[in-house]
Amino acid sequence: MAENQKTVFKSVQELANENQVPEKYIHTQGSINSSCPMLNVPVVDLRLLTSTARKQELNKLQSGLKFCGCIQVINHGLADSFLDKVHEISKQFFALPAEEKLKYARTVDDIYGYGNDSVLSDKQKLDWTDRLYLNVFPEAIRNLKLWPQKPECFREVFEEYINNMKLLSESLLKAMAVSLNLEENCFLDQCGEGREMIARFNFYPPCPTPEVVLGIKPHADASAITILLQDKEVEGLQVLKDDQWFRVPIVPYGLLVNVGDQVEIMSNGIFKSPVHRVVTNADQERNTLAVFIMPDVTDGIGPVEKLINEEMPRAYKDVKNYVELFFQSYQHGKRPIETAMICQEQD
Ligand SMILES: O=C(O)CCC(=O)C(=O)O
Ligand SMILES: [Fe+2]
Repeated sequence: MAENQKTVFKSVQELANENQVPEKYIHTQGSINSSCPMLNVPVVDLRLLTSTARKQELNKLQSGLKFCGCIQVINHGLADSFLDKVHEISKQFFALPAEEKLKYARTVDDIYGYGNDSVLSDKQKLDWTDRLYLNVFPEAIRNLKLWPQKPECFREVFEEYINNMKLLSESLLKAMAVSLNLEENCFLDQCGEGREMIARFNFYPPCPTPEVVLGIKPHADASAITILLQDKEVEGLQVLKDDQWFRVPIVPYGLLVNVGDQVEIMSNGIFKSPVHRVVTNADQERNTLAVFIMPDVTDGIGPVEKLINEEMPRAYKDVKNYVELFFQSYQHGKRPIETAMICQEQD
């Protein structure tokens, strides 16, 4: 039974090969603009955080996260040649025969494993993407049955990558707190010892009708923060700012860091969790790898006391299991963070 449940889906890759775009992938409200203006995403040099230019770099980080909810980081400690290997294992995995990939297929009612967009609501349009979604930290929650054994170096390269992401996410959460003159551990402590890290390999095949199909529909991440390794050559990510879509530039070997809803809440709204989407294109595939840092659900999170004052009253409630809230609001077509906003509730 479990085996049957695993093999029923049709991958986007198969649809692309057959030149088919089923109706549930088609957005009917207007054409999707893939040539909107470029967003000026600040580039933060992490090496400078340990130099005399620290203050200036922290200011850049802070203003970027206020201005557009994301920054690009460079000199993050991962060698270019290593990031090339990460891109390679992703490309090689999705290029395997379907039969091999299906060994790691998600079940119909689960998000983890290899598969297509999960259906959470009847009205939902589907994303033009195949994914490999893996639980990575704490180690105890890993389901190694879903970790590919092909290409052969997959696990070794991936493990090195996520170990680096763990360290990087800690330094980033600290730098974010310090940039707001807070004690450096205050975001990290709220995320808790049991915080989780989830990785998602996104594979976007070329799409025959990119003007009406999205790689990922508009959303904000439910994480504390997300670290994204973008495709080196193919653009696709867009961020909504002041009700307008902007393209996110590619910074070769840089990593894009974006605020998730839970850091928006912890920072009492100073840092904004950006709504973003992915557009498709007709001739090139695109590969990205997102790593989500998810706070421990047992303690819950809320705005840091030091950021609540007369000028900036508490804007969000404390929340416990934000991810559950996330899925509930999705069903109702609302932005999940609205459920945590205090002013919204009193309207
Ligand atoms: O692939 C991208 O550029 C963005 C992916 C994303 O937004 C996500 O995985 O949540
Ligand atoms: Fe996202």
